[in-house]
Amino acid sequence: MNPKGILLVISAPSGAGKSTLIRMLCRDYPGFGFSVSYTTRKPRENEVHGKDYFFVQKDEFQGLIAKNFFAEWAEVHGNFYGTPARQVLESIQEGRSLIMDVDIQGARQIKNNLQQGAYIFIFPPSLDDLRQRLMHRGSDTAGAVEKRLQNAAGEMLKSDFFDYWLVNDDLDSSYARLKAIVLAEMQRPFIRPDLARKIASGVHYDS
Ligand SMILES: Nc1ncnc2c1ncn2[C@@H]1O[C@H](COP(=O)(O)OP(=O)(O)OP(=O)(O)O)[C@@H](O)[C@H]1O
Ligand SMILES: Nc1nc2c(ncn2[C@@H]2O[C@H](COP(=O)(O)O)[C@@H](O)[C@H]2O)c(=O)[nH]1
Repeated sequence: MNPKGILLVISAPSGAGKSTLIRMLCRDYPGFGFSVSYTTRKPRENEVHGKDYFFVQKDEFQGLIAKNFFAEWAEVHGNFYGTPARQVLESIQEGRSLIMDVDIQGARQIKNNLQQGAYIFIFPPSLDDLRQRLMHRGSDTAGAVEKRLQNAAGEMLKSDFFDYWLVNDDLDSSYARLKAIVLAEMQRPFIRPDLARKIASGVHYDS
């Protein structure tokens, strides 16, 4: 087992910049896996099925819930999102690093179930910046942007269980701070083989 495998669970209000920062990490750490979620949201332009998400219909998603396919799942901004359990389990068992991009409900479920990992919450510098970023990105309808902004304050107020808070103001400086967190986490022999063995032998994941 590679003791340097780390599990990074990253959450943020929509538009705060987590996908941007995760893309930068994946570029600099090609050995890190990215947990590709399932969602019932419609694909955005440039999103690739199987790379950004697995895009599925609601009935398929519900069937997967019934089969205990997900390590966690949640309804976020009116759509369903879920993390397939298999990649998380395999990464832990094999000591490989994995990045998860989940909302705060998902982060809480993963933390409760796995009791390991580094939980990072990314803040925008302000709600005005968040609005501008979402509008400038241009990937969501005005209604969807409003819904995401309305949810942002509540998400930020529930972020106290995260290990790290990162304000994504200047991108380069934020990325340097994120990398410092990653480097620190890599010094921790945090993968717990006993837990991996328990999960591998059939301990149930509650979603
Ligand atoms: N530090 C920054 N300064 C200015 N703009 C930024 C910064 N970080 C990201 N952005 C821009 O903000 C927009 C939203 O970023 P991104 O898509 O990474 O957010 P997100 O948190 O992943 O959102 P979602 O949860 O909706 O996927 C993008 O257009 C991105 O280029
Ligand atoms: N609980 C989960 N949340 C997830 C998962 N994958 C993504 N997300 C979160 O959903 C929102 C919206 O994402 P978007 O791509 O539609 O902008 C964002 O907070 C993501 O972190 C998941 O598997 N589980």
